[in-house]
Amino acid sequence: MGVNTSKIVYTRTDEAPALATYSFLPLVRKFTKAANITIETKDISLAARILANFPEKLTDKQKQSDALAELGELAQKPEANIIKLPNISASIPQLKAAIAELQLQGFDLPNYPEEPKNDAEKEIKNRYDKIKGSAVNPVLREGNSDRRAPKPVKEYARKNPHSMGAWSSNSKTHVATMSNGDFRSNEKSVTVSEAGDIRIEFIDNNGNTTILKEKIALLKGEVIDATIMSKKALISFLEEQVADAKAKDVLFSLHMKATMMKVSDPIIFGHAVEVFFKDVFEKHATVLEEIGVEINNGFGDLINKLKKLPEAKRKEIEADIQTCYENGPKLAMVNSDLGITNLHVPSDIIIDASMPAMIRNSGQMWDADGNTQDTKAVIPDSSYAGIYQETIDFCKEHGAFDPTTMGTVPNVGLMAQKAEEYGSHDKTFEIKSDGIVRVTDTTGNILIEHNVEEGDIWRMCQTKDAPIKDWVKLAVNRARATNTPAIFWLDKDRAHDAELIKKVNAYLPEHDTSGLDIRIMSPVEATRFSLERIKDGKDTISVTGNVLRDYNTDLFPILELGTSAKMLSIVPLMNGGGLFETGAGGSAPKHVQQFNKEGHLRWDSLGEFLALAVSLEHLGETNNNSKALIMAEALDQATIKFLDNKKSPSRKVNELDNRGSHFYLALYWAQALAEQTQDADLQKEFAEIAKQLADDETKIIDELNNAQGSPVDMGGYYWPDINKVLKAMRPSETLNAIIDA
Ligand SMILES: NC(=O)C1=CN([C@@H]2O[C@H](COP(=O)(O)OP(=O)(O)OC[C@H]3O[C@@H](n4cnc5c(N)ncnc54)[C@H](OP(=O)(O)O)[C@@H]3O)[C@@H](O)[C@H]2O)C=CC1
Ligand SMILES: O=C(O)CCC(=O)C(=O)O
Ligand SMILES: [Mg+2]
Repeated sequence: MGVNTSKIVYTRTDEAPALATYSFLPLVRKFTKAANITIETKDISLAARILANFPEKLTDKQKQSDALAELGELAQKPEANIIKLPNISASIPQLKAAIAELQLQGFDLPNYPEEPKNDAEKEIKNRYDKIKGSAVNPVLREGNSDRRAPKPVKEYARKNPHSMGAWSSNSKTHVATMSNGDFRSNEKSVTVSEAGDIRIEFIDNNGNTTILKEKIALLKGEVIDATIMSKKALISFLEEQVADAKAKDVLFSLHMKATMMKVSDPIIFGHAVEVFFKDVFEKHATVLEEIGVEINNGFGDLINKLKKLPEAKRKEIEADIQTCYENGPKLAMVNSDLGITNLHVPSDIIIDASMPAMIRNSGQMWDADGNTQDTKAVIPDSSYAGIYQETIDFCKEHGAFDPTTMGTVPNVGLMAQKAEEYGSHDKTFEIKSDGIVRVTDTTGNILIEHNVEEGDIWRMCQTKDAPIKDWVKLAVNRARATNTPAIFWLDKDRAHDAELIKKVNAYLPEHDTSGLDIRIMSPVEATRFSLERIKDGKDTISVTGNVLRDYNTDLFPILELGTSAKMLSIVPLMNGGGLFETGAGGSAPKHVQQFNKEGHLRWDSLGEFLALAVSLEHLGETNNNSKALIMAEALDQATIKFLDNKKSPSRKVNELDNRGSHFYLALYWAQALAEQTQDADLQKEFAEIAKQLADDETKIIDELNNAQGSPVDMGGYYWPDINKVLKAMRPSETLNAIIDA
């Protein structure tokens, strides 16, 4: 196809990856310019997205274009070549902090109206709610997901194993999940045979109908599913678990995805906070209501708002909180030094990262004194919780995994076109009173119906047929390319999965699967099967829906490689373009704290290196740009050398950090280009650069390391001062002179 553009779009995001970009991008530009490639940046940071959505009162200079919308359009075009770094999926506390920071910097933005009082405030809240949570990924991910540990990365991990906490068969750690009344138990699903519109309505017990959502357009063959989380069942489950954690003397911890599942999971989180601190909420209900405590934002919201109270009242409530702590089970901590509990902020415990971190750490989390303890991991909905219990059971039986010998579990994940839970945000409702929720078509046919009670969470998902077809194809391609068994993690006893199984069975025969081992297993069976193989050094592709894509691509990398930052993460866009994500993890807020405090950035940009190489390769192939292909190949060689020579950032101050690691990548990349013989121009240009970089290695590393050791002021967290950040991230004059020449 004649796509004639030589452009890569590189995203600017938040926190640690955004800092790293300021150091890395000048190098990338220097190199890619030699292959006639331009790098365009698009700012999709939380702050930029806020500014883009509230232009009214901003000066022309302050205004931001809607980069996310622009990228969303690009992602649907064949020429798309986008490198996407992780960004903040903001919880409400993060959103509010970002707004406050921007206001302080002189941007005239409205406050987030937690409880809108009129139409104008409702409109503001709606606009902010579109920015909150996982708002970027579903827009850009116009393709399914292919995440894996590339061979050199896996080899490196085998030779240089990360620490793994030992497991004891006596560990009391376990997962607690609901056996009834949850999303899994109540799920109903249908595949529609023709395109058409549907609507969602609520009928209360007096027969009054409210339309929850007027018009949802479905395509032929689309799978819909709807389900409820019963408030009553949830609360009694949580009460039992609090009591049981106390009885078993284990830490109580909750693991959710309140950022990605931004409507349903904060509500569940809120119930957990309220159950844990039940006595406080019952005794002080009126006061807490008056000071506007929003429990879905976590216990931290209550703590902050207590400051509004007169001292005597505040002290009384604080004493009652203390009593709750004393009478209840011990609560797992996110940061015991700062007294931040697992129930403080919903974005602090993101299940995909928090559960594997616990499993890697002997199944333990931290208590208030900073000691590690066995833990009850509460994961209310049982749809996917079983995979963690299975992994825990496996570790209890066999001990911790051994990174020097274990196999790998790559993932092929269904996510295109807002598949499954990704697309549920505008179809999730907290039910106001008892009644019935119905999904009907235009002729009034009832497709799905649930009896509901006040406070239940009703949620509907859509999964289009074309992405499912594409996902099956991707799975077969990966199985073929690597000659590895591929398991579809689908549960025949779950309504939605049963529909998908029919489609998988229908589409598999469209491919040549001869000689391949492709199976369908329930998530729990698939976990066991994959773990048995991984222990024996064997690889198994997990082919999963969207949520398990998220969970598995942190779980397995964290066990295998120590972090999901080292994953190759490709999204072959359905219209032919490429979206190349960097790693499979997040924006590592801890890393920014360390950088602010002591000028050391431990972010590992390996994911960026891997993404850039595949992006260049894609560009080379689609644009017939042979220089880009040479660049890609040389970059891969540089990455291997980078790993062999152990130039990844250290975690400790005054040792090589992110910036120094970029220097080494540039050196090895230039050397690889100087050594190749396919392109004389590139060889000549980069031989010179390689020589300069090598000659000045000691001086540059000294300049970079000397910049560490003292606090760094970036003039902002969400919207830092570019000049300050550039100064902090490019402290070597010698390196800058070579790169900027
Ligand atoms: N694709 C995306 O856009 C994603 C965005 N997010 C967002 O990121 C934020 C933080 O999420 P969280 O779940 O804490 O996940 P993170 O991946 O940011 O953090 C978990 C831990 O993983 C380690 N880690 C992650 N990336 C790197 C890296 N490149 N180099 C070295 N270590 C790394 C760090 O461990 P250690 O402290 O031991 O060094 C870090 O503290 C949230 O706002 C979340 O919504 C999350 C996932 C994906
Ligand atoms: O979109 C998000 O909020 C997080 C995504 C994520 O964790 C992932 O894709 O692995
Ligand atoms: Mg994830």
